[in-house]
Amino acid sequence: MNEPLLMNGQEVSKAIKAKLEGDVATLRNQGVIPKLVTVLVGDDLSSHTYVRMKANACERIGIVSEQVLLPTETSTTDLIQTIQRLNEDNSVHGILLQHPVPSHIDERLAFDTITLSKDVDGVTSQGFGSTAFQLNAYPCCTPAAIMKMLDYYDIDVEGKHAVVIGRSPILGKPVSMMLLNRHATVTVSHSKTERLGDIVQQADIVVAAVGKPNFVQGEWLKPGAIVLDAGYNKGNVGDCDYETCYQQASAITPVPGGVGPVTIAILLRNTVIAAQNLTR
Ligand SMILES: Nc1nc(=O)c2c([nH]1)NC[C@@H]1CN(c3ccc(C(=O)N[C@@H](CCC(=O)O)C(=O)O)cc3)C=[N+]21
Repeated sequence: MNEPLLMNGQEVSKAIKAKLEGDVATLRNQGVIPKLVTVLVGDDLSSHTYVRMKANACERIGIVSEQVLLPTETSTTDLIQTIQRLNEDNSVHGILLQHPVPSHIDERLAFDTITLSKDVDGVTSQGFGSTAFQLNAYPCCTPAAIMKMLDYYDIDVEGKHAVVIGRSPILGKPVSMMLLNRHATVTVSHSKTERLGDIVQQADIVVAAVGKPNFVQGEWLKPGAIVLDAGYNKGNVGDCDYETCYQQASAITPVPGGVGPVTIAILLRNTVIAAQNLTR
């Protein structure tokens, strides 16, 4: 097997961010400072790391970011009040509620409290529905990053069999809709799926979004499959067993340096567009 194409997330991320610099400058000249607020409930260490990375990325490009850190025992009502306050704050253009929230909180209700015009993370039911029907909404960041990666490397999914592993509200489900909209044949698999290896064997494109480190085995892959690893596990390992998948794939995203950096670039882009739209 030839060496696979390495899809370089840093490079794709840079290309997206380069286009944003002018937009941020224009907004600032108009007296508008784009602002993203991230809301994080609880003290999960890696969640804090991701939120900090998002804040740093904002800062580097001239987006103001604020972090709202709430204690683990925050109630759904309190979280909703926090989000409502951000909805009404005219200085805020984007709101991101970090997933997952502690299990006693109604995450769907909390997501759906975010006003559509500030849903730069595409997590609301309306945002999802709009994505599915190709209406105007901010796309969910990691799914959009996966599609961006495919576009950047000129990978056409039309007619291809895409197997998505995972069905989370911010990854598996929305990316399945996006692939379907590009005329892929989409199989969505999940923790209850039987004979997953047999299903993955039939995939031209594999999107791994399960949250299990090194889960997808190279031997499951059809030779020449395209592998997008959207996993983010402790220790910076993806959902794919990289060494063995690398042997089989024709194109693959590494972790780190793959889908992750592009996710953040999409978040920045969505926030800049939200600032433009809200101040028009
Ligand atoms: N509402 C919501 N929206 C999200 O978009 C969201 C979320 N919740 N919850 C958590 C996950 C995780 N996530 C990552 C984004 C970038 C990297 C990333 O850039 N990682 C670097 C490495 C990180 C490092 O160096 O530590 C890389 O892959 O190269 C990772 C993880 C967004 N998430």
